[in-house]
Amino acid sequence: MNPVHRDFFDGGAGEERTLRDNEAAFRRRRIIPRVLRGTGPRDLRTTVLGTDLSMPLLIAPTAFHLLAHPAGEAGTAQAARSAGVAMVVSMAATQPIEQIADTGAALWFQLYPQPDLDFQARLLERVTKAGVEGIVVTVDSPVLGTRTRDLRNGFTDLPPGLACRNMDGRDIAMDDRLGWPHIDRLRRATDLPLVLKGILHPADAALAVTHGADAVIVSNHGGRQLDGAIATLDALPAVLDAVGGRVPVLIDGGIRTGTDILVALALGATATLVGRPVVDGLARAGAPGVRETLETLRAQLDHALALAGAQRPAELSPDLIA
Ligand SMILES: Cc1cc2nc3c(=O)[nH]c(=O)nc-3n(C[C@H](O)[C@H](O)[C@H](O)COP(=O)(O)O)c2cc1C
Ligand SMILES: O=C(O)C(=O)c1ccccc1
Repeated sequence: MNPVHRDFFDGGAGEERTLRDNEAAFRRRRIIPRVLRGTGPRDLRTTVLGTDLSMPLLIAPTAFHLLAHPAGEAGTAQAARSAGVAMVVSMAATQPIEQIADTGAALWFQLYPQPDLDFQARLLERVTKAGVEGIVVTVDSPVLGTRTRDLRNGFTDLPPGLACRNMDGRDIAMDDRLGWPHIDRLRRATDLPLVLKGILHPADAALAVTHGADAVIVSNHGGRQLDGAIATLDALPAVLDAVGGRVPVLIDGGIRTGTDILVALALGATATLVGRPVVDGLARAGAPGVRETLETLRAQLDHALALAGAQRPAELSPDLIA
């Protein structure tokens, strides 16, 4: 890959403290396994908001897949489909949602809340018609993070021929005036499950539930927004407390192995999302590369469940984690 584009995918905000801390938080945890549980073959299947998953993992929304590989978002979706997981399609996708949906993958669509409500309504209608099963609203981006590597590299624009194909020629707006009334309008505007992505503070998790969110994603945008923000795994317990089981709590950031997934689930997450490892698989080998990433994570999770004495994700509990 062009090293400038590699930096775009790999990089984070500021000094990349949060980027590093997401992974470090998982590496700090240890598993206290149970023995003699007679699990037999494991069953990894999970259902989240009506979407059936072959394992508790979704593909996190990431921008610009055509920069990584000519297969683009449709290649990622093809791998999601064959692995039986869902893909959250970024609003900054470089292929039309209809082309991505043609793969037959289970899709959710990620939306940066747009101040142009007419455009937002048309986009919602378009992605709903294409068959997406959920709307993921990213709430951690009132302004774009300071991407140190992109600034150093002068990466500001997509190369000629590439564009955000679901934006009708518009730029994605980030709007620092948006607040909960915008979420209330979105809630009224769609019958699809509404998920808020980018929740870290327990008070915001509670507000998300009272404003009608069907799930929240504990996320710091992979360390690309507020550098110095808490690692997602460290934020998870307080968010779970605040939500009190009313809606599923998902998590992303720094998940790199099947044991990372096990740790997140044991601490109470319903499912996990994975960003950079999927982009890396796409860049390496297109759809088969993404498939390899997903199947490696599946095999690792299955193995870790066996060794920790759990037949299924729902059997995991916080007492297994130190
Ligand atoms: C290259 C890149 C692009 C991203 N683009 C988006 C995006 O368009 N919308 C969004 O909500 N999150 C975006 N994210 C954040 C991811 O959805 C996710 O929160 C994060 O990557 C998870 O961390 P991980 O990469 O450590 O797995 C992006 C992340 C990366 C690395
Ligand atoms: O969300 C991001 O991290 C990101 O890189 C991005 C890319 C294009 C438009 C908006 C955000």
